[in-house]
Amino acid sequence: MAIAAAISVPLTTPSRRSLSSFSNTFRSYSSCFPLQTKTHKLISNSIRNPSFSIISASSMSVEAPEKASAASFLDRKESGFLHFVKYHGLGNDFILVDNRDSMEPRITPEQAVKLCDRNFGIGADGVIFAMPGINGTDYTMRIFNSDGSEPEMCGNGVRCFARYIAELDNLHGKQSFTVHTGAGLIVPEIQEDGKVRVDMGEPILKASDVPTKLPANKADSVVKSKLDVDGVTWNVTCVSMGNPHCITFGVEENQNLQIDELKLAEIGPKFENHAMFPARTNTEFVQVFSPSQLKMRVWERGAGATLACGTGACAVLVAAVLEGRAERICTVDLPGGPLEIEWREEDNHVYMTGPAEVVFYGSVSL
Ligand SMILES: N[C@@H](CCC[C@H](N)C(=O)O)C(=O)O
Repeated sequence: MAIAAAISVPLTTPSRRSLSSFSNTFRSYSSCFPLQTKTHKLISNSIRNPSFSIISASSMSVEAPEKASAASFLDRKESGFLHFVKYHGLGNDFILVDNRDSMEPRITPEQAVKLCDRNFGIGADGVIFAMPGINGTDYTMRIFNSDGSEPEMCGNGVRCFARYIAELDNLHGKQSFTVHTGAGLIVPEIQEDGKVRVDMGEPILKASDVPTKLPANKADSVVKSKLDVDGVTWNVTCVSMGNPHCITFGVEENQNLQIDELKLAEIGPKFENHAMFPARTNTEFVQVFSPSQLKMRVWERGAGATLACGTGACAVLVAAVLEGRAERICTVDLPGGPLEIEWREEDNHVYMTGPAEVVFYGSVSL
């Protein structure tokens, strides 16, 4: 696989012809540059690579960043273009947009859907906007899912957000920010090793606040309750990390789910749109390997099957503790890799630690 350092793509439906020239163009461009996870390296390689040339098709073009650097790219402000950086957290990928001069997202939900499309757009699980802080916070983070809906929070996204802010503001080493989100105050901290540790706040367990219509069975919360999905009875626990999650360790008669065998694309939408979840739901299917080692697959509200979900991993640990299956500090393995999660008894906050990486820098004409 190879990636481009700067891509320009118009945000209109491309013709068959321009699409094929784009894919040819992209292939020839791609062959110049092997995948590197650090885009700084990629840009400097492309600057040094003498075989690199400007290639353009009728309605789409891939352009050479001959004089580009990460910093100069981030400074670009031409009107009519959206400059972005694509990041991922364990394969959960996002288009990050510098929106620090306005509280109005630079693009509409409909445009986000087009940009997130993996065939006709850039390809991503969501678009994240870095906005001015409110209520005394340093920044505000908003996000559109790939279906254009707006969730309250995104765990992998906030780690990418922290790394993006550090890059925009040219910050190095250990850094911490306060971020206003739809889930309230979130505090990411970039560590010396580049990973991001996030104070995700307190989990919400009250059934009506998750929200779920399932009746509360443990204080105000829904723990190991029965949920009928197409005639099959699942045991579920409902947790909100600002956004809603339904966590299951198995069906009524078998609590040892073999998650690799699940037909996620078939079962996922049935949970997402179940009548018991008035705001739809994210769903995590979990296998317990030991009290400190969990493995999950996720079907995300508004994004489908993703390689990782940070809020999901936090919700999974909370559910596992509530069901007596795990300790308060766990490694949660996701298809894209592991996250370290702690639900701390002293402050009732959940802490998540994991990576966030640049994929590439790009521009799209609006
Ligand atoms: N992938 C995210 C969650 C993104 C939001 C979710 N799809 C929702 O609608 O709640 C994460 O890492 O937390």
